[in-house]
Amino acid sequence: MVKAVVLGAAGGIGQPLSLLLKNSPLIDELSLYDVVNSPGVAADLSHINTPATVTGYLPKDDGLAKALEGADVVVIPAGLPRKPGMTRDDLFQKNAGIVRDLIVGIAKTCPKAFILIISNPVNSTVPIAAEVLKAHGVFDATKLFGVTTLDVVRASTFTASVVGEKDPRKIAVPVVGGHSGETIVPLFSQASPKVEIPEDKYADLVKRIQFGGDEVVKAKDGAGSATLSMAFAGFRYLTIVHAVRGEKGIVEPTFVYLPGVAGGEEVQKAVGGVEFFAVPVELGPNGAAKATNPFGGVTEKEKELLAIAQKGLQTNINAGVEFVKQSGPKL
Ligand SMILES: NC(=O)C1=CN([C@@H]2O[C@H](COP(=O)(O)OP(=O)(O)OC[C@H]3O[C@@H](n4cnc5c(N)ncnc54)[C@H](O)[C@@H]3O)[C@@H](O)[C@H]2O)C=CC1
Ligand SMILES: O=C([O-])CC(=O)C(=O)O
Repeated sequence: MVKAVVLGAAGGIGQPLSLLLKNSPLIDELSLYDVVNSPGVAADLSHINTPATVTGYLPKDDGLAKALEGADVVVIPAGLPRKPGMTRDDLFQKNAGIVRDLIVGIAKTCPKAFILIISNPVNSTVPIAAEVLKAHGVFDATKLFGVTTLDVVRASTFTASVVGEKDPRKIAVPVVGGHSGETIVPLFSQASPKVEIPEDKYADLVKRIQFGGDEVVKAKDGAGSATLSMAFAGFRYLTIVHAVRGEKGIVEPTFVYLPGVAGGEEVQKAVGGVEFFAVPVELGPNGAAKATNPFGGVTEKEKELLAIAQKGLQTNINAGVEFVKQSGPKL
């Protein structure tokens, strides 16, 4: 039996992601929580004739604890999305507190669950989650993930269009670092199959992958950021459930706390000591089984991108850690 919980289930990402989960044979029980409309979304989805049961909860009557009771996997797309002109860091003020409070609920109710964080800024919300879990004495780095899969999905799509591959799914480009602007680093040198990016297209392609989110924010013109592609990517990352169910050989880039994952220390050394970093991670029934070191054959250009990413990431991580320190009794 696998119980999945979506926190922020009534939102732009939460609704289509919940739909995909309701349609998945991997999930037996689906629990939806939001500050608005989650019972409505649950009632709607419950009419779909797939086996997963669906229940919706609001904050009243201890709804968060009830939603989380017995959870195996908790995915969090709760919080504000960007509007044109905003950076992901501009969301920190609102989303840091939202993520902190939801993680407190997880720490108290289902501390052994896998936690997948989508809420931005991911570079800070994941360190916030780690600090809250540490404060409650239940932190397990092998079960906490920042979802960076949308960067991987975009890298595949945009690279395919540059190299003329009609089916983007055939191109896998590892994307490492963080999840905002220059902290996002595509490693074309490690692509599978091998790809040749023409010299005159390289810089634009990197930029498009790094700032793909802005493309959507601009096109939506005030109506939010990526939701459907994020729901697709979030569901893809929920292949973690395949690993939970015992399937072997699953490796996906994801943002993890390196010192707590096997192989992480070697990666940490390679990235200038930064503690949180997205690298391809081997997933197993207990979560992150091994962080792989993808830097063996990187090019000089990729080294430059990695150096820039490390700096930005460290600042974002520090902001998250500091926020929790200042939170005091709210924990
Ligand atoms: N990691 C990634 O690659 C991506 C992350 N995002 C981020 O995902 C987040 C959600 O985006 P959207 O779904 O478009 O926003 P949205 O505004 O459509 O939905 C957010 C939902 O969160 C709910 N919410 C707010 N406070 C809550 C709380 N305390 N507890 C539970 N639910 C709460 C809202 O009621 C709303 O239903 C944003 O922070 C956005 O920046 C978006 C795209 C990609
Ligand atoms: O751009 C945003 O704000 C949403 C996001 O993280 C993405 O689309 O990658």
